Amino acid sequence: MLPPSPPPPKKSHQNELDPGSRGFNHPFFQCAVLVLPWLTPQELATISLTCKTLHQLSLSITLHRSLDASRSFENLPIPFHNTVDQYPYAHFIYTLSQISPSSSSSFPSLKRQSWGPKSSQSQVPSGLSLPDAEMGCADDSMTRLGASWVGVVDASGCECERCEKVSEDNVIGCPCMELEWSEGMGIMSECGPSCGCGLQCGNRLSQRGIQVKLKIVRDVRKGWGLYAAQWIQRGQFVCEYAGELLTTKEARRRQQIYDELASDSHFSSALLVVREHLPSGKACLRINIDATRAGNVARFINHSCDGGNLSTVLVRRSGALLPHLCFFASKDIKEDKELTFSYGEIRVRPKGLKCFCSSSCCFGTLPSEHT
Ligand SMILES: C[S@@+](CC[C@H](N)C(=O)[O-])C[C@H]1O[C@@H](n2cnc3c(N)ncnc32)[C@H](O)[C@@H]1O
Repeated sequence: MLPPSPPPPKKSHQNELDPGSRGFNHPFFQCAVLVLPWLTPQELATISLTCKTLHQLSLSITLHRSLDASRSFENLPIPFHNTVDQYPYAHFIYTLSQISPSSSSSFPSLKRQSWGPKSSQSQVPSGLSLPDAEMGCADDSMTRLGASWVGVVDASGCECERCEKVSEDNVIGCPCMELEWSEGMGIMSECGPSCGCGLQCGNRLSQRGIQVKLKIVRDVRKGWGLYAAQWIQRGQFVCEYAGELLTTKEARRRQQIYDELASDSHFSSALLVVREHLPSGKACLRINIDATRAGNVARFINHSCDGGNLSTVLVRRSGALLPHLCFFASKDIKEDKELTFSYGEIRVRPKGLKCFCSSSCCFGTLPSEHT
């Protein structure tokens, strides 16, 4: 987890780099302004001990980071609020959408991303190539996700040429637009790369980024959590679950590491496994999204045993091979309410992590399964 914000430098560490002796315009500090936003919190804390100016620069970066988890990638800033301990923000690579396995292993920005006042906004690719998907899973390992499905607010059809066509049953409308739900999860179709319409098309609800005000609040027992910073209407799109798309082999390998780390520290992982049963009923599409290292604000959504207030929906985009996992409000949500969903119902580890969802039907432990 994160170290606290950098402590003030000790007097004995003040040296010729202090502004008093050389001035803030010294080329060293001009370089520092460019380099510091790339540092991890630990590195920033170490650097800030060296002199007063670097300490001040580090403080300004810490403040900047705590004001917007999305590094200005989203339409609205998503600030961190912490009144329970010393962590001003959580450090991770921000991505707006899924990152395919090929780009996650080769793209250097998955190791570092500039985040601070001088942050450049072009570091993370989203979904550059097709991710691996595995077929086939046992019925008893089915992951149920989300609360009961509700109709989507704001979906207004599509204006692209293809979508003006009259369909087989004589209905004029967008052939891409479809909505159903099964096994506790919504399945929705949107316009996509193969449609002639642009991003403003009414049938691309989940592709225009986060449109509601959110904040990330620290809880003494659950760690960070995602909260509504405004009233959110039932059915409104909240956010996608963005992260690295993994092969099942890699997901299993990482899950083992995460389980070990969680057992003896306050480490939080954000590896989500979604299974969509195909119409045949015999096979299912398994999607592993890991937002632990790289993700978006959805990585802060905590579990609630009562299903919470978010529905999970697999959104298929016309012409795109893999679906995107998105969250929609399953009920009206008041400002300052925590956003939660159910991580599932299977608990293979009775002595797993304690659940603090405080719902009346709380099971006492967080859901877990063999991935
Ligand atoms: C996807 S992360 C959610 C964000 C996380 N709280 C953090 O600080 O980064 C999942 C982790 O959050 C914690 N968590 C989520 N829901 C919880 C709950 N109801 N009770 C206790 N811990 C919870 C667990 O540590 C879990 O492994």
